[in-house]
Amino acid sequence: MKVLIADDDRLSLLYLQDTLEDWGYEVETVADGQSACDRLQEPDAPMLAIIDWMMPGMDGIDVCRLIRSRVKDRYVYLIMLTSRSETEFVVEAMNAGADDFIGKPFNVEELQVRIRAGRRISELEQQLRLKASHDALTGIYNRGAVIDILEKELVRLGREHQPVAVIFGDLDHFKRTNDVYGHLAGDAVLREVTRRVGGVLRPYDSLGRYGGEELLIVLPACDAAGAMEVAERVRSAVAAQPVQTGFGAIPSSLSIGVAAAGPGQGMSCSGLLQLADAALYRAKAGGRNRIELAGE
Ligand SMILES: Nc1nc2c(ncn2[C@@H]2O[C@H](COP(=O)(O)OP(=O)(O)OP(=O)(O)O)[C@@H](O)[C@H]2O)c(=O)[nH]1
Repeated sequence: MKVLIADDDRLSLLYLQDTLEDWGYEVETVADGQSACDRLQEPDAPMLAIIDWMMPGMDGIDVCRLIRSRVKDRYVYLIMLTSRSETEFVVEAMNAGADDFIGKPFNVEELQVRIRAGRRISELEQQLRLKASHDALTGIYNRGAVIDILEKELVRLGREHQPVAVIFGDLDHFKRTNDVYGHLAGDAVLREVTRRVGGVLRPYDSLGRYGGEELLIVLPACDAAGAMEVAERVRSAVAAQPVQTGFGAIPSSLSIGVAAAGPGQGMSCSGLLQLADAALYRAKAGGRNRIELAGE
């Protein structure tokens, strides 16, 4: 696990670093509050940080406040390090957003158990966030999470003038799959189909389970023509071969609706989804295992 230490006292910082590395932590160090804030806001930042209270410029209290107000997509466990150990200071640090408090000079055993507690809470927090945003059967985003991503991309579209496209995919005759092969076989098909779809997307595309057998893909910086190409890759990856399950080889296909929003259109999330849904309806009506583009 990665831990960030922010301390302007070089000796104290090196001692802490050595101690934590001996315990197996991957340690990053910074010497001031501003650098701690910058690092903790990066997506791959450590989930646990030990912050010295007294630092030049931005102090530990300011770091805690800023991290709590800016970092919303994950939880950073913050331990305040200070020689001020009276109750009023503990209260001030915790009110600013610190999770725990270690007096300076620290007792090594106390430091070890406090970091262990922080690590446990951090890991639980990560597991909870994963469960809240991912579908248990397929492991892809759940409906709420993929819609959140689309909403953020539409906001970005307004700011950066890049198009956004969505692909709605719906498994064909899936009720029949369940009826003929059983519900467990249906589950296996869903898992394999999402695996195949995920395998043909770009790393920055997002795949979510919108409903039972409905998938939603969000394609940032992608116009209608680009989205149609991705949709064809998705369609053929699913239809190319039957899904091998413990209940037999099950032919599967997706009907797909595609819609894109361009800069200046002021397209809402529900508006874009309605367009893609209407296109999907046409793909079903047109014979299934096919793609339709909204507005055509
Ligand atoms: N095995 C399994 N089946 C599911 C799951 N979620 C939804 N379904 C099934 O998906 C089926 C969807 O059926 P319909 O909406 O009638 O659609 P369809 O049979 O795919 O027909 P078309 O969409 O018109 O091609 C239903 O039988 C649901 O029970 C799931 O998690 N696992």
